[in-house]
Amino acid sequence: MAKKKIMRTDKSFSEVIGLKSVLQNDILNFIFGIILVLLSIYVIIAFISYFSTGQYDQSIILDHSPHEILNKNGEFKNSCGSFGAFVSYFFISRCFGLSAFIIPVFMGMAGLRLVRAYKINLLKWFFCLMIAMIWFSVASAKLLTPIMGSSIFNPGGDHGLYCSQWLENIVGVYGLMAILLLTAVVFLTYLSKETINVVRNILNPVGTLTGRVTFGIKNLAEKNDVQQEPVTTLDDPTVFDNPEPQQVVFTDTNTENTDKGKPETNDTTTKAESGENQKIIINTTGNETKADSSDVSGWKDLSVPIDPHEPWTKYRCPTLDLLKKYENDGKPYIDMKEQTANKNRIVEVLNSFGVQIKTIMATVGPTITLYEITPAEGVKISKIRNLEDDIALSLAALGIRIIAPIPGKGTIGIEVPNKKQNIVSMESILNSKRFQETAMDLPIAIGKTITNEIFMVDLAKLPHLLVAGATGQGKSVGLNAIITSLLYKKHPNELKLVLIDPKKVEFSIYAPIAQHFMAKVPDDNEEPIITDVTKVIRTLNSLCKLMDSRYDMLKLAGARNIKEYNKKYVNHQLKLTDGHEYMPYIVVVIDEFGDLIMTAGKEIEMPIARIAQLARAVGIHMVIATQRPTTSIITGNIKANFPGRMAFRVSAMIDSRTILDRPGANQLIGRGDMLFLNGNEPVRVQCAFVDTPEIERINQYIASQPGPLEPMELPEPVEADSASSGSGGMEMHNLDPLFAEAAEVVVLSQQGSTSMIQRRFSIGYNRAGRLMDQLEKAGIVGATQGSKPREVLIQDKTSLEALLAQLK
Ligand SMILES: Nc1ncnc2c1ncn2[C@@H]1O[C@H](COP(=O)(O)OP(=O)(O)OP(=O)(O)O)[C@@H](O)[C@H]1O
Repeated sequence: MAKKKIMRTDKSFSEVIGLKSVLQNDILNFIFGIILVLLSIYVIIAFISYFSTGQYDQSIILDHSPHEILNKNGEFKNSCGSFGAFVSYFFISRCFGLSAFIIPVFMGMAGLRLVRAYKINLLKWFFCLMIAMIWFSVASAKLLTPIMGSSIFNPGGDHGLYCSQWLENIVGVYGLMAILLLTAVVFLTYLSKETINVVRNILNPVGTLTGRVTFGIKNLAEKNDVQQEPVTTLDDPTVFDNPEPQQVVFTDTNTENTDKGKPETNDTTTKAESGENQKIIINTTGNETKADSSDVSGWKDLSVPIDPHEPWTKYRCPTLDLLKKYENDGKPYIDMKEQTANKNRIVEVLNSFGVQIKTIMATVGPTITLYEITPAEGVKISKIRNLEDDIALSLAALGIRIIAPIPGKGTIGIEVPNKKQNIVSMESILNSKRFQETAMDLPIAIGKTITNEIFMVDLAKLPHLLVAGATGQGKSVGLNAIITSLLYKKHPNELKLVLIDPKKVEFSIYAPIAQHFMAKVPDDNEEPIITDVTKVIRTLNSLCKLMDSRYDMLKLAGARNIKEYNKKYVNHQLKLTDGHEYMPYIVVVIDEFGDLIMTAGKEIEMPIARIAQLARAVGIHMVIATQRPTTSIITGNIKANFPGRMAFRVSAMIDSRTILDRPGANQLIGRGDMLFLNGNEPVRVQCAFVDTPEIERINQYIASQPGPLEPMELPEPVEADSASSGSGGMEMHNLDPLFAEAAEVVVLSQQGSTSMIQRRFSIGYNRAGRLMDQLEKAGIVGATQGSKPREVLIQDKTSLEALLAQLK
């Protein structure tokens, strides 16, 4: 109810009078916009024409009243006829003089805004241009009259003339000049704070000239006396194209003023141009002081979208030099002898089965070569498909896979492993245009296809991924590749990881980035990586709760998904007092969920399935891995909710069927060779290799960057038995210190709303939610009712005091 009330009182004046619905009509706006643009051009032409024709037309205008002025006999000389002559006469001569040109300019802008050709803040422009017009009118009446005295109109129009004379009579000519100067400075300062500097420099010209220092650019590639530091910035992808490190050293006087009060960013890719007014930007990556989260709260400029990276704008994504480069990286090694031998063998084997070939073409990938065969006329593909096993057997090589036919082509593919297998380095994948320029929300660069193309998918679209394969075939490396690609693209405010590792060894390497990139349930245990089964259950339940509360926030914001929600948030369309916060994507990675299902069964399976079913819209995505691809682990429920599948080598065809619903994974060669399925046909991909030292370096780099001081706190999960336990199960020492006060506020106001608690105590949404849960446990408020406030079960303060005493 409270939320509804807030929304109702929010109606703007234009909504109340119904103007908003008219303004929202796109077609009307478009037509009206075009009319305005044309009208503004017409008026400008009329104004210009007035300079030469005004003298003649003015005498006719003065002889007639406005309704008589119809240019029946072509008396008016203005290019825009009698109407143009009259409008020009009125606005230029009678009103604002030369500054009247601002009127059609504004009309044109309004028209372009309505047509939606430009995004213009019309109200702001209206006030600025109006002030400018009045000022220029007065100033030109005073300053230009001596020059344009002979003209038929005063350069400031009647308005300017009247105002300047009136002011001059009161304050004299110097007073008038002072007023004009003062208003100009105030107005320009309002438009740009740079004005202050300009005025300071004008007032102290000597200091300005002596204080200016030169700047220079130092190309570290030429002179290696400074440590090279290529920087991958979040929003400047050009670094990938030009990894040559450049340190730019800028120096100037105006160091103390940063742009619009925002913290200065370290951007080593900024180009140095002229020496005028360039700010100092020094790359101090790695040793910056940690900012304080309270920095954000002061920012109120609604015309500038909120920077989602605030307050950690100095955070830089890991650099490419942290990754290892390999010999022959990205260039497949082609052994012609091997290729010819393979070709001859294939032709021979196929001929022996009575299959004639028209052409054969080889595509050499990093670990596998694809032979694409066009059968001779009359050979049925089904015949080859039936011979699949025999052909594979005759070619007698591990990892042969026959694709008959290659989807979308009338050809047959035979995949044969190369003798020498190249490693696909993570560096070669991340240092690619595909990855660098991707617009994906959660890009995961997995590896290279057989045709040496970078294989990338958007986890946000998948939306969940199941990884399976026998032990030692590259699963853990695959999970690391997924996490690494996300870390190379995402800012800590945009992504949080929940790492679950029952094996206890795989993810411990990520502990250093807990503060920046992890989310955890509140508890005494500081360990950010979850290894214990009970904590896994708690975390998954907590994620379910977070999912529900995110849905509530989306509903309140009128957004359909996290992307829309965050867009609204950065554009100031959400009320912060309603508890809105920028929502990071949450990626849950579970290595070996088979162990978990075996120990906790449904308690694990149910929340996983629930999150998988519903969490896509609220930005929670799961990557779950198992080395036991059996139907008891990968249940129908799990399978149905994990459309993305990554299959590494398995030992039996049945396992391949469990993962991919078809054979294939049993024919892989291991060491990162995999089949990726998302839709119809699986794609064979060589997974990118990222080694432990590389991950350590990346994590150290991230840990040294400015960023959050704590892991993100997930909401306190609802325990299965909490509903029935009532207040009897409450432990007072575990309660939030604000519990008693919050209880009192809720009872006195008879409002069980989380956002009210949040506002009242100026606390975050998570803490307020936790308080509300404790109030529910204590029997003070009822259960959650979607986005409605909860029912308050205690009616007055006396009953509350009795209850609190009982709890103690
Ligand atoms: N993409 C890859 N490129 C090259 N070699 C790889 C790749 N992936 C894995 N390997 C090799 O295979 C070994 C085992 O890989 P990994 O540890 O990822 O297997 P796993 O399936 O996770 O095994 P387990 O289930 O026992 O943890 C690695 O140490 C590495 O030598």
